Amino acid sequence: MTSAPLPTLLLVDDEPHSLAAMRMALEDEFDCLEAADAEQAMACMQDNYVQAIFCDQRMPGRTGAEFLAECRERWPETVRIIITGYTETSDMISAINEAGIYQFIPKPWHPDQLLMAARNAVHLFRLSRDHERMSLEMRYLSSAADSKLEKRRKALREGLGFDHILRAPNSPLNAVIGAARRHASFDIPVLLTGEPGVGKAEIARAMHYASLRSDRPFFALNCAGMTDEMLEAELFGIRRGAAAGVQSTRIGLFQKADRGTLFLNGVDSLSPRMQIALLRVAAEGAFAQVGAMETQTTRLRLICGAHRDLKTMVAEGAFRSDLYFALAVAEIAVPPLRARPGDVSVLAQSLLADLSARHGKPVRGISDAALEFLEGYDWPGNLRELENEITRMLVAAQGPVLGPELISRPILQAEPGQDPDDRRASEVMVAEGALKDRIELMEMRILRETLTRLRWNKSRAAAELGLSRVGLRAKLDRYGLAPPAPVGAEEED
Ligand SMILES: Nc1ncnc2c1ncn2[C@@H]1O[C@H](COP(=O)(O)OP(=O)(O)OP(=O)(O)O)[C@@H](O)[C@H]1O
Repeated sequence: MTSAPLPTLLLVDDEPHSLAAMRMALEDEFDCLEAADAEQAMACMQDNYVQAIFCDQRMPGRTGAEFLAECRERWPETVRIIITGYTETSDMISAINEAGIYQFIPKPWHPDQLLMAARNAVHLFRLSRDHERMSLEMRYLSSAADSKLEKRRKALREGLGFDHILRAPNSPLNAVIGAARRHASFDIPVLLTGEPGVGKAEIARAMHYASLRSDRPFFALNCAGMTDEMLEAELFGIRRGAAAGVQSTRIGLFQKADRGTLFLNGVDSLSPRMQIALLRVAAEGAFAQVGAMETQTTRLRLICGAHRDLKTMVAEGAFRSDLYFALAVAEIAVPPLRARPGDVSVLAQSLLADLSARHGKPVRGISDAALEFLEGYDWPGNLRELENEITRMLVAAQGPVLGPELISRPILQAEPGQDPDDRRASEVMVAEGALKDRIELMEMRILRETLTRLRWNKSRAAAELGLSRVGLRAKLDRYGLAPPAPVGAEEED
């Protein structure tokens, strides 16, 4: 078994019997090196890892204090102890000052006194080494933590910033993003309007990360469908016991987002009571927790979202005009997906890549024919509906490329390039025009949807539609319907 090495001491004295006495007192617990003068002692220091020095003051050549002063320069962590029979105060004071002496031991010393001094000195040596190591580690750790934090912030800024909002190069969204960028760094409330799922939350988040508040938190809440009680608890926070089942006080988003940004979506669905509460926050930054008497303040930035036109609601008396003006210092309208069909392909392919990775189902992409159908649809549910459709297609896909046969029926039945208001079968029913024209439009859509879904297998399509193959071909010719190129694997004729 190997035991830990003993701590090393250097004993310096010109009198051999003093050196022997010191060694006797210390050698059980310490590894003792000896030197008869400052020169020998210096050589010893150079060759060994010494933790404490016991040095006589009066020696031929350099004095103990002079030697220890040099040691202080070169090996500052080594603990220095001086032993002297001379009690001149001026000597001692200059020794302590110049050599940074840890302890002064007068002659004659007692062996226990020397042992105690040696133990303390080694303990001090270890403490100061640990301290040095820890402060180095702390310095390293804090700079590593700082750089980690900075990297994370940068990733957030880049990952959640405006560049993350996908769109085609000439998308109408470019102007919207431009306006949002310009307003981002002005600490003013902004109102984002647009249908559900158009990307308002995405834009609000990008505005936060492009603002001076980017180091502070961003929170988002959709008020639509929440009762006043739920909203109050969520936004103001709630005191313990203020409502049944509230076991502990919870802070709300107004407090959590202090000095950060809160995106409050669906403000058009706020009740009159909640409108008053929000006005107080928007105007004074003041609110009170549910169940609390005292008012709290917050310095959050409000970005609000609305599906309906708030100005119309103000005119109808359904929304407070003072709140509208408090929230809409700047107003940015986000267009629906049907107004930017060029974005559909970019979004669909990016969604597919994400979904394919998330669900572990590798696919290469979406065929041009499928993209044409997707671009032609009006997407009333905007990005959420697009994501659902791509998910469905991915789940059903059997090959590496997602073709139009995977698209769901309402989308296949829509007429690409047609007035969006007239795309859906139900809209054909209520549209105006001659009965024959409307029936033919329906017929054409049903034919195209069936053939696309059956990958242009005309035998199967004719069978499903109760037509002869000749009858089907005649109808295809009449409507000018043809398979997209390249044709599907199952196409015949
Ligand atoms: N341009 C875009 N690029 C990438 N993803 C987008 C884009 N726009 C929206 N999304 C995604 O679409 C989904 C819906 O967007 P978001 O929640 O921002 O819409 P919203 O307008 O705030 O909807 P709602 O008003 O219904 O809450 C989110 O998953 C969002 O990440």
